[in-house]
Amino acid sequence: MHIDKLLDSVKQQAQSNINEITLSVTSSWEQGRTLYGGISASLVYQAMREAVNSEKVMRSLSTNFIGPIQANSEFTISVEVLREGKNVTQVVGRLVQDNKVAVMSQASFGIARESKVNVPNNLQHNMDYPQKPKLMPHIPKVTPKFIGNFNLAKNKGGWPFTGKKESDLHGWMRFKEQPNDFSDAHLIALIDIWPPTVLQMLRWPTMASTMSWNLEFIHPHQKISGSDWFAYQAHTRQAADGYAHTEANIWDKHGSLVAISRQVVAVFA
Ligand SMILES: CCCCCCCCCCCCCCCC(=O)SCCNC(=O)CCNC(=O)[C@H](O)C(C)(C)COP(=O)(O)OP(=O)(O)OC[C@H]1O[C@@H](n2cnc3c(N)ncnc32)[C@H](O)[C@@H]1OP(=O)(O)O
Repeated sequence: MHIDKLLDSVKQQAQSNINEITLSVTSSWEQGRTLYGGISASLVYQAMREAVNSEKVMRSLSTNFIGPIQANSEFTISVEVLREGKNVTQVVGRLVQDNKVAVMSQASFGIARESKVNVPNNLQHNMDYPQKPKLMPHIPKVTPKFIGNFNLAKNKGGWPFTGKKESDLHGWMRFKEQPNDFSDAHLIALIDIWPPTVLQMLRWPTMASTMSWNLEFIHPHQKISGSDWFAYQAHTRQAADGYAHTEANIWDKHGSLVAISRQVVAVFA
């Protein structure tokens, strides 16, 4: 099931003034007992996006993954605009399946204003754009299905369960089947695709789930094509007690920083 089909359904239902958007996602997006977090966050975001004037763009998105979402089973997404100011609109989105809240997101959408403050981003990634990418291997019964929707090419760090000592992960990512019109919803779905940084330190397959995700988008975004690669560099700040705290920077193909991401991941090992 291509992401565009899901996003289009959210848009159509929101534009028909349906308050509770109803969807179901096929198992091609499964991650163990739940759905890939990038797809559920992206769908909730899209529903929130439809409730806000398009001049305001998403500047921050905080998502809590509260409980598992079953594939091939209906869920609803509802949105509440908490406050609409001249510049900023604050929105919450909630995904519910079987009367249980599975995802809660809160987003701030802000308009671009004239400003005397201008601090450019000088952080660069120094990775060559992938010409002959070394893609993540597919290992039956180990590689979750959702990864099949993307291409991942690693530059630094290890693949999951390879017993590495390091806990940083760098590389390039893109959609395998390119979206028609690349939007911020696609970028959200893409950024979560890397396995949690600490899984490379383990020797055996184990469960891990993102618990919470704070994402900031740096605007303006340049025109993005659906086949573009994005650079990703993630760093583990700390991990103990079964939780890892990680942060990542994401650049577009022109080397512009487009997002800053921070996650808390529950690791069951
Ligand atoms: C060489 C190349 C190799 C390539 C190889 C590639 C491998 C590549 C790995 C990628 C790994 C991606 C990781 C993506 C990151 C998200 O995208 S995850 C999706 C988004 N997150 C979610 O949906 C989480 C929703 N929230 C929750 O499920 C719960 O709140 C939390 C976060 C798991 C909290 O845990 P809790 O309170 O302990 O929850 P509870 O319901 O009591 O369940 C705990 C049990 O669930 C299990 N569990 C946790 N997550 C899962 C899961 N997804 N599925 C099944 N069981 C799970 C735990 O292991 C634990 O098992 P037991 O100890 O009972 O045996």
